[in-house]
Amino acid sequence: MSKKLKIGVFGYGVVGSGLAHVLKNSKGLDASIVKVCVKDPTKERDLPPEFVTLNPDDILNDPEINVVAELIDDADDAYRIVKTALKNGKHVVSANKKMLAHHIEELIQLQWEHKVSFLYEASACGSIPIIRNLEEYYDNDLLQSVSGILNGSSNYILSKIFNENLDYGVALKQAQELGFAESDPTSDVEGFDTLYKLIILTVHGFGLFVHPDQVFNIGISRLSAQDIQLASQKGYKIRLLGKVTKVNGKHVNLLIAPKFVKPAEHAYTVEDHYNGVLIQGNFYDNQFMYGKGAGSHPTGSAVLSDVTALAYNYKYEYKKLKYYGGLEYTNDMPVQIYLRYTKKEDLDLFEFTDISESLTGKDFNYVIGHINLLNLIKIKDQLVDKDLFLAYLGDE
Ligand SMILES: NC(=O)C1=CN([C@@H]2O[C@H](COP(=O)(O)OP(=O)(O)OC[C@H]3O[C@@H](n4cnc5c(N)ncnc54)[C@H](OP(=O)(O)O)[C@@H]3O)[C@@H](O)[C@H]2O)C=CC1
Ligand SMILES: N[C@@H](CC=O)C(=O)O
Repeated sequence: MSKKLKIGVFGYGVVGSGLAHVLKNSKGLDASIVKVCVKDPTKERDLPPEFVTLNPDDILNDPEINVVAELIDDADDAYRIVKTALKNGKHVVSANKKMLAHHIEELIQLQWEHKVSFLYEASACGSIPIIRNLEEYYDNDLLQSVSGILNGSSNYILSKIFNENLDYGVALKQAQELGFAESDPTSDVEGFDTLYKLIILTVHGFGLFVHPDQVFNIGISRLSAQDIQLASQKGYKIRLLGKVTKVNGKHVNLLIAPKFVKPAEHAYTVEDHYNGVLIQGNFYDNQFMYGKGAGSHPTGSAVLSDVTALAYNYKYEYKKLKYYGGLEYTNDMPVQIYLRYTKKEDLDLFEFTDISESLTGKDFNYVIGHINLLNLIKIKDQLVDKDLFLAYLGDE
């Protein structure tokens, strides 16, 4: 161990307290939490009062603190905290995928300028070490796609609906109570959380910064009993997936949507709040990483892994950015979708290039066919309030 780490923690909720607990059980590491900054002065905490502050400067301006663990649930505040910490020469670990997805390019630059380390393994897939693996092992251009279940809450909800016939609202409430969901769970169920994580994985896997607005994402909140019944009749489960794919060696595409998943697919086996990431590449084919994707201790352990890495002066090298760049973003991709709709005028928004199956019934209408993602991106904002459900089909 080369360094004594004095940690200032921002946030003492699910993840912040998880870090404190796993750190207590990591005897070999010369690291201690010396200050915790929170927001609400009235909350009771299992911390000595002298450790707690409401003033960010007590951490950001303390020369004794050399590591900032940013573990708060507010992306704008997190951005300001991380920026200041890096500028003040402190190493930073963060779990904040929303903040990263919007500011990662600038923050990478800042860490280089200030010669500090900025690590964020906990921001993608909880306890699964996917970022470190993309950095260290998938460090050449054989990688073709990274896909899978990246959000624990939505997977928990879908598992409970499919396996236990639980009501959507009840399952969502449980995911919140168990500490899996974001403070605003819209991010989980509408696919934004998956989108943010996929953007981070795209930086490390393909060396490309993608803005969230460029990507089509749709979630599971409008799943109906009819969708579940149809999927089950066909032998599928429905899972919320994110996928980044290299296209024709020149482009990269991101898609976040529910998928009809076949029993032979890796995602079919992933239940509850677990995540599963499928890595596909030339010559090595398929590799699958699986583990707890949310929750206090799984996420706290990912943060601890970053803290431990700091003790060894570890930094992400961003090899894909430096040596394998040049890829561009595209949405020009055909995709096969299932669309359940209520009004014909809603169906008319979708420019299907072919239709292989359709039903127009008294209270159940659907179409299965191909569409270009460019069309979905164009109509994305119009879909928000519509009574429809969309899932994609095809290879994993
Ligand atoms: N929950 C999970 O499983 C995972 C969460 N994450 C990410 O980790 C981060 C934290 O999530 P989580 O622990 O679940 O959230 P919680 O809501 O459980 O906790 C948030 C904490 O942040 C504090 N906080 C909010 N704003 C500020 C601020 N401006 N200054 C200081 N403290 C502040 C809150 O203070 P107070 O206690 O006073 O209210 C609270 O302690 C989020 O970015 C989330 O996306 C990542 C992976 C998994
Ligand atoms: N809300 C997130 C928490 C972890 O990133 C999830 O459910 O996956």
